Amino acid sequence: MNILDKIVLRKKEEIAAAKALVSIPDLENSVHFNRTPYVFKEFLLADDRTGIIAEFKRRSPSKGLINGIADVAEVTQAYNAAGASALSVLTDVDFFGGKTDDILAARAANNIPILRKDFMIDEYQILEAKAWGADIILLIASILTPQQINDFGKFAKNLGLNVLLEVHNLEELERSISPNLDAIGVNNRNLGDFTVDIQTSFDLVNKIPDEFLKISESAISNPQTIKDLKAAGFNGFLIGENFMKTDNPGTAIKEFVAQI
Ligand SMILES: O=P(O)(O)OC[C@@H](O)[C@@H](O)c1c[nH]c2ccccc12
Repeated sequence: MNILDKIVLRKKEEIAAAKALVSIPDLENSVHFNRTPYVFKEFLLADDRTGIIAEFKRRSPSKGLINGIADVAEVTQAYNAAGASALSVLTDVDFFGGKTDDILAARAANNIPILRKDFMIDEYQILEAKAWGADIILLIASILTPQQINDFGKFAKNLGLNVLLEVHNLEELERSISPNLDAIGVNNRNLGDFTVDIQTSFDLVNKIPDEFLKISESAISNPQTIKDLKAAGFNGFLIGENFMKTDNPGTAIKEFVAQI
């Protein structure tokens, strides 16, 4: 079994446990549930923002522990101040060290869009995202059928959420396109074996229909890469480890942004 299969298997247990603890009406009655989410596109294309989607990630299956001490409110606020267009917050517990409260803490500290970064396989998780104050959900093509992508996309759009579809190759892209998406992200990391190659983004960018925002995800550590990706047609750049692995992710993003 590859790591992605393990994550999805464990995710099913995590969701069952969450459902037993918090009912759907409870989610619907939470403070953030009726707030109108920020529009991802407005922040991604804003002149005074960088297009960077800055991620808060404590650990990952590929790298192990990345940062065990960073504070989510402090770091996301610094990301925002440095000009991030959006924040990405990992909520997977077992493989990425996330906590439910991380989105709540990031929400309380920031007024820019927040992506709930997780392995979404159930509508319940989309309701959680809304209840916690997230604005964007991620749908990963490699773990979902085209029907699920269409249905989850529609469900999220009906809640006013923005939808980011993640693909890793042309076949996933072609089979997964749906009108219920706002943005398409090319993951430079293969989630099956963790190999990374930025070239994946350059190979796929022109295959993404222009009605979608185009995001390059993972393994970005060089400001020059942002310039190259922009020139190739990307609107957004998802960066986690490059900032999180430092003692001060807020300083790291500031220095990075000064060079793009
Ligand atoms: O830390 P990086 O290499 O900058 O990557 C960030 C982000 O793209 C990565 O965390 C990611 C992309 N897609 C995912 C899906 C699930 C979990 C994590 C991810």
